[in-house]
Amino acid sequence: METVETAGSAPAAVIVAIDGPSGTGKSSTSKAVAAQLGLSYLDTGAQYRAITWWMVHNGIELTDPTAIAAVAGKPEIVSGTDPLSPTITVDGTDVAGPIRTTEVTSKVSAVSAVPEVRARITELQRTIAASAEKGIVVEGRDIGTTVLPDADLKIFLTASPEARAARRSGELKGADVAATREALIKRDAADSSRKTSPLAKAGDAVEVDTTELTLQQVIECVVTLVEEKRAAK
Ligand SMILES: Nc1ncnc2c1ncn2[C@@H]1O[C@H](COP(=O)(O)OP(=O)(O)O)[C@@H](O)[C@H]1O
Ligand SMILES: Nc1ccn([C@@H]2O[C@H](COP(=O)(O)OP(=O)(O)O)[C@@H](O)[C@H]2O)c(=O)n1
Repeated sequence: METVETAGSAPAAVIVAIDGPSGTGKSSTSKAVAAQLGLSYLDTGAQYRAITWWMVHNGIELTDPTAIAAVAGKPEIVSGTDPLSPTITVDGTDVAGPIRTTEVTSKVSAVSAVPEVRARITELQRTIAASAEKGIVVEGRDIGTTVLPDADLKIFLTASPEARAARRSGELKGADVAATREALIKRDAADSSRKTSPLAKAGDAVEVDTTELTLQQVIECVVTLVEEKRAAK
């Protein structure tokens, strides 16, 4: 009887969900893991930031969820999923820089709490994940719980508020650590307490506390977990 040749065949697509609060290392870990394993990469926070940027740019009243909901379907958001050079555009404009301002950061939780915004962005995320041939690492707040509940691997990253604030203020050169810590805690509270798909650990997610780990250690840990899942597929 002939044996089926499997050696050298393409591995099945693998879907990895990485969630957690701000500054736990989601973006850096996800990009590195995806690059190392030849997978696509999606930063869902960038999508919520992009729709928030569009609302600010168009003078939408962000204290009014009805006003936000009414225009949630208008901007066209496109994410490039190469982990070595991820991109994000709104109606064709590159917004990679403008979405990182303190103004957008302070307003994104109000916009991302609106159910019409979440429905629109969630649909987009599922379409992108489904079209990733080799698989994808998707990072955010509700990927394991809501967006991709059937993901092959779910990781929930945590770290102490002190470590997260130190990391973030290191990025925003000259930013005050105490003020950064307060802003992070405020955003986490808003993201965790909203009614529609709040920031939460999925029951079947592997929790990794990164407080005492180097970024390289976290990457190695996640790569090992993905390889185990791939081998079992
Ligand atoms: N384990 C770690 N140890 C030290 N610094 C880290 C670690 N993980 C990430 N960082 C750094 O912390 C900052 C925030 O990381 P990032 O990946 O953007 O977090 P998140 O996407 O969860 O907000 C980046 O400057 C990153 O290089
Ligand atoms: N899956 C996601 C990802 C982000 N978000 C929202 O988008 C904001 C920005 O996410 P981000 O990942 O860019 O934030 P940082 O951790 O990089 O600071 C979060 O504070 C949430 O309000 C969300 O609601 N759901």
